[in-house]
Amino acid sequence: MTTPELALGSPVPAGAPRTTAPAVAPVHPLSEKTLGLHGERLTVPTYDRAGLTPAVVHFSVGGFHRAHQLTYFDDLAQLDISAGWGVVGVGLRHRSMQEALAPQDHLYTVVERSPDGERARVVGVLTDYLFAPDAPGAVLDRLTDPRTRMVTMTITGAGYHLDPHTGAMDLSGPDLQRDLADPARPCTAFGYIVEALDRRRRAGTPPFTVVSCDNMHRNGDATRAAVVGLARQRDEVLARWITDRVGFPSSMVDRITPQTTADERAEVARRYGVDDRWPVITEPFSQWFIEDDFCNGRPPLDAVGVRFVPDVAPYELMKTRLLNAGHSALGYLGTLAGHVRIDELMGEPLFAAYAARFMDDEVTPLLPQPAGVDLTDYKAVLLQRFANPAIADRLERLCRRGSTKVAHHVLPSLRESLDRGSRAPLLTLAVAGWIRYLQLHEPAEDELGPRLQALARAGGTDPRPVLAVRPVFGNLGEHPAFVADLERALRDLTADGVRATVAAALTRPGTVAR
Ligand SMILES: NC(=O)c1ccc[n+]([C@@H]2O[C@H](COP(=O)([O-])OP(=O)(O)OC[C@H]3O[C@@H](n4cnc5c(N)ncnc54)[C@H](O)[C@@H]3O)[C@@H](O)[C@H]2O)c1
Ligand SMILES: O=P(O)(O)OC[C@@H](O)[C@@H](O)[C@H](O)[C@H](O)CO
Repeated sequence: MTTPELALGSPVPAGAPRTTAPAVAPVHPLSEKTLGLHGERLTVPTYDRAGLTPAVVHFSVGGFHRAHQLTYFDDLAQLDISAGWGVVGVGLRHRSMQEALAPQDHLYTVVERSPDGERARVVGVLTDYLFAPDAPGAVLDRLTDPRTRMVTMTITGAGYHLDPHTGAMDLSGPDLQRDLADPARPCTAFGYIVEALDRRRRAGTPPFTVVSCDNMHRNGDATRAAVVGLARQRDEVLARWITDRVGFPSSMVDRITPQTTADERAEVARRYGVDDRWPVITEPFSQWFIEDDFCNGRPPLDAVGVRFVPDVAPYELMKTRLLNAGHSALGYLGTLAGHVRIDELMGEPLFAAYAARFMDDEVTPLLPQPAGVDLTDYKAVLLQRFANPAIADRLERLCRRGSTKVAHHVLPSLRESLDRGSRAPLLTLAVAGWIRYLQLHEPAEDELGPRLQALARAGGTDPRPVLAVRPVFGNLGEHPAFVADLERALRDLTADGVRATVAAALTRPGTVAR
């Protein structure tokens, strides 16, 4: 079977690691029954899967959730210090993950790849998967079960419908309106959470903790704003109960996880003898920082490397402003340069220098110091992670949902620089790169994309029409020095091409006040 996402995947590009080992024969399908057969080549769960308590419900099981949160819960189950934290996945939009995982008893393979080699494991902590549109009642039953103590989500930054400038949620969209009109058949994660919390409140069941694992500034506060905002439309008493009783810890999550391609799936079968319908390829690096604000018990994730901290903001700012903003900048400029993968791009000294200077000169001076982290080391490792050829991360993944990611990760640094009276030529160039990209390429998974593209094309080398889109840019268009710098960068990109423009921007002195 081929999932739609796998079918869309492109062939493994040149430079990605190839199987050197001879083909493994025979190749066995992955399932509870065949686990014993896979133990020789892969690490497999040795704990009693049937004994896991379904204590966590996760909304939107994509590649990242499977590479990140589920591997931590799997490590926990493996440690045998707590069998209390099994995970049930819920899909909201596509049936494909259910179709892939159900026939293999919700087992799947994670392959960690670095330039030095790779290792693979089968993850067993996902005990069930529900596709919500088929079974809204079953999802609500699971959420209202007193054993459910924690809800996590990776619904993408765009799934929160937040104005990046005011933090307010836009409740006017059709899905949230349907959640309000028919609360027993919700469409969104927030609709499910609000309805389940209401049922728990009425039944006298304690609430669960809600942990966002999306890349957003203060994602716990954003989630609280969304849940309480939606609840308030229904019932002020419910909204108050949620405010008083529910924990919404913010988290910082990090593990670069590309989308699996069909060729990678075949390679996993060849190399490990496991026929997995949807394996995950990721990097060895992984981090998870969570604020210590749990309202219904805290999983002992600190035993497997998770850091519980009083305030996640310094870690999250470090990660989103360096890594995610860097990804966006490199995604657009690298695509304009004709590259397909970020490791290829980082192999060009010009772009490696751009990435380093972007971080050192313009972003780092704005960051708070996260306790226990050496920012110099962090950035050095980050540049190596970007350059990892073994995960073959494609620039098109970094370019999607631009209006959410540029607004959340790039523009805040730019605005802070301008507020300090500084110019930021490399951040400005990232924005110019996005506008030029919109003129030449189709925006993906971006509600505002078509409108921005039309304005970018109409404006040509004048960025003012695009800057007028206030939900993305706020009042940046009213900053004359920034507009002039952006116009020059856009003109240079158009006339001279991306390499000459990057080279010229690198000669301008860093001007951020420290
Ligand atoms: N991939 C990574 O490297 C990575 C790392 C850190 C954090 N994240 C976070 O995880 C999110 C998901 O990444 P992924 O790599 O798993 O992507 P993915 O494409 O593999 O999966 C995304 C999942 O979210 C669902 N989804 C998309 N839009 C939605 C919406 N508006 N509401 C509800 N569900 C929605 C999709 O149906 C899919 O199940 C990212 O947007 C990011 O916030 C990803
Ligand atoms: O997943 P997105 O679309 O929000 O962003 C793309 C990448 O920047 C992101 O997935 C990173 O790989 C990730 O945040 C690394 O931890």
